[in-house]
Amino acid sequence: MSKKHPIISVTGSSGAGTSTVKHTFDQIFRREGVKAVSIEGDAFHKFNRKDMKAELDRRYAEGDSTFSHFSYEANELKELERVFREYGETGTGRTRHYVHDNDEAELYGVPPGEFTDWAPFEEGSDLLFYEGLHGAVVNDEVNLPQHADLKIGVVPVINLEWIQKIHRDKEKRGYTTEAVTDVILRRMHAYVHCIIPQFTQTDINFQRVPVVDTSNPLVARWIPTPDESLVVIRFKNPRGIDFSYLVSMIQGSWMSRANSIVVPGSKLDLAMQLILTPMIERLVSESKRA
Ligand SMILES: Nc1ncnc2c1ncn2[C@@H]1O[C@H](COP(=O)(O)OP(=O)(O)OP(=O)(O)O)[C@@H](O)[C@H]1O
Ligand SMILES: O=C(CO)[C@H](O)[C@H](O)COP(=O)(O)O
Repeated sequence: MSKKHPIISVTGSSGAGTSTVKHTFDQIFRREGVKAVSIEGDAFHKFNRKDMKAELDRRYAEGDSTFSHFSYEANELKELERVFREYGETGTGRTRHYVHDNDEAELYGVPPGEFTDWAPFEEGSDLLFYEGLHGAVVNDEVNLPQHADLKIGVVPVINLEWIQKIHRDKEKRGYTTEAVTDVILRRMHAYVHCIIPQFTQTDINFQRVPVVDTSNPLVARWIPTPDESLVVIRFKNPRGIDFSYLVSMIQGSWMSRANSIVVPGSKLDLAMQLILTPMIERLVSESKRA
């Protein structure tokens, strides 16, 4: 935690919607005049696509079928922690990009499956924003949540998460349903051991729940729309959260537990703005006074 140089960490599995949630944060930053520098979690993969395939094949030949991009060892989590620490202490740091597809290749000038070079953050930022797979990992080697001042989990129920991943990977990254299904299966061990424990570390979880039948996510023809879903928003520490204000402002919302509110899927953006804007304002104003 750093009063002077705050860090916001948004964590979710692949396809959960963390990049989508980043747009809402970007809107809040723009409206509130907050200068944020951003990190994508995939920038901290250990291997480029070719070397990852070789590592997977090597481990598979040795009988290890649990290794995947979700595994701690497939990522530079110590380097990520070093960047979090450095930013918290000095407001400086560095990142790079993992290029997934042709659009990103054009943007960054590096072929798909490769990394760009490391580059320093722009100077004079108000906060650091992380979005990726491992923003709240606690294991024998790292403790990432201790550095972050606001930790958000983006966690659709699993069938919906798979539908979102399959559709995104097919449309944007050129994979087949079968290839994505294989990846989901290969990642299941690390999903349980490395991804989901993080959602007990996060301050607020946003869980999208479809209200249409998703019982066979592998054949879903489209992603359930906002109107076909609800979002459960759970606060780790509900003290200080003005639930009656939220329920009165967000039409169709209700409290399902003492620390949880349910909102219509179409109100997710509004709910995030109402909940997160004052939190971000507080982080930035306290950092200016520190
Ligand atoms: N609230 C939402 N309503 C409808 N569709 C959504 C929502 N959130 C995400 N999606 C869709 O789900 C897919 C995956 O979302 P996104 O790219 O944000 O995931 P991600 O968590 O960033 O994945 P990765 O970490 O693998 O890049 C996208 O097609 C996106 O449009
Ligand atoms: O989005 C992801 C993880 O968050 C990707 O699955 C990961 O970055 C690897 O990408 P690819 O298999 O396309 O090389």
